Amino acid sequence: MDTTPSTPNNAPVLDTLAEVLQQRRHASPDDSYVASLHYKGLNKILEKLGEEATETLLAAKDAEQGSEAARQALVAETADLWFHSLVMLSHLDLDHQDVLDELARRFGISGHDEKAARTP
Ligand SMILES: N=c1c2ncn([C@@H]3O[C@H](COP(=O)(O)OP(=O)(O)OP(=O)(O)O)[C@@H](O)[C@H]3O)c2ncn1[C@@H]1O[C@H](COP(=O)(O)O)[C@@H](O)[C@H]1O
Repeated sequence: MDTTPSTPNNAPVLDTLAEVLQQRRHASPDDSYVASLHYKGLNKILEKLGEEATETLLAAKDAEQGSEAARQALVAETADLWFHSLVMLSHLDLDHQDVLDELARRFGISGHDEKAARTP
């Protein structure tokens, strides 16, 4: 049985989330966590992003021990990290597609070769 949550017209999750973030940006901060982050501003968003990054690192170390609960906790913390990254991008009028386009541009280029080719 497929337990993957569905999205409207089966759109990719990130596409749907980007639309939600855009809609919720202008909601009431009292009703919307997304709007509350935008209202508090970039420094607050970056503070949360840093928190989530740290929580993800800690969860990854726990997951190294291999328990299913720790692995699920890592997935949840990574979702928090991705979510807050997308809110940060949205606050600066960028979105996930900008990042996906950059990752696509890197196909076929070794990370070692890309770094070696950088001009100082
Ligand atoms: N994907 C998310 C999402 N992921 C995480 N969060 C919130 O991010 C906050 C994280 O704060 P905390 O660090 O205190 O929570 P935590 O890290 O789990 O707890 P600690 O480990 O720090 O104690 C929590 O309130 C989470 O609910 C999210 N809030 C919203 N979304 C999406 O955005 C949509 C709009 O949300 P609203 O703007 O609130 O309507 C939602 O329907 C979701 O689709």
